[in-house]
Amino acid sequence: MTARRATAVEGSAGGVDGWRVVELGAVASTMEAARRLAEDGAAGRTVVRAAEQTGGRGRMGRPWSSPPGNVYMTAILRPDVPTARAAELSIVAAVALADAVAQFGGDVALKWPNDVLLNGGKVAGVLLEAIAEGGALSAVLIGIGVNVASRPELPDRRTSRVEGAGADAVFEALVAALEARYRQWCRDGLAGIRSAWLARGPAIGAPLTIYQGNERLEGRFAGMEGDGTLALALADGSIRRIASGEIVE
Ligand SMILES: O=C(O)CCCC[C@@H]1SC[C@@H]2NC(=O)N[C@@H]21
Repeated sequence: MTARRATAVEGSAGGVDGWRVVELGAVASTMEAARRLAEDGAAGRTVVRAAEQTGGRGRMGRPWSSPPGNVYMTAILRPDVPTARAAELSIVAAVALADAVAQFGGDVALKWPNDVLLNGGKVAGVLLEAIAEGGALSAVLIGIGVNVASRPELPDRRTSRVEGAGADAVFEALVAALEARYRQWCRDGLAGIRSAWLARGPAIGAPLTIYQGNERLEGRFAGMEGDGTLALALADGSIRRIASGEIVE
């Protein structure tokens, strides 16, 4: 894909039925590009892909390094569910991402809620945003970045990249996996996807340190609730349920 500033090329995603792909060159962030499309009425299963981002965003307000050669995409989905269930799509996206990355080899694991680790280093991340209208869920934006051609050197965490494949192949595998897991979720809810997450997640009892805002919590992994929240067993024997937070490596 060549970089084309502000020019959209439309097509289908590697033969995945029902998906519309909007390919962009250099953009600030596919999140904003997708939000504009969603607010203009783009259908669910529209995916915005960029060759590079000049203002890529990660979770917790972090920047997401976005040079050419990696995957940067935001999928627009329009599930017919209450707004409170939108966060489940974070787990759906993580499992789909793990399915896709695993096709290219290596040891794939998940770190709650939606970091994908390849051979112990973070290879991909998910940023989820919801758009509500009149109190009802209108769209969910699932932003995904995957390191393919390069990976950032970070002071506080190990990183990795998918090797032996180009960004196009990874993108196509990702859209196909997202379609499969999204269908499963629409049909069955989170149950089967939660099991798939747990199969790649930490062992029950593994020590975890989590920041919830400025609060540092230490405990042991006690599983995932039916809605995707993390269960952390604290030293006093109580279980703390965590809907959002950041696990420290
Ligand atoms: O911090 C994380 O782990 C989430 C990273 C999400 C990065 C992707 S790249 C495509 C989309 N556009 C962005 O600006 N962010 C997401």
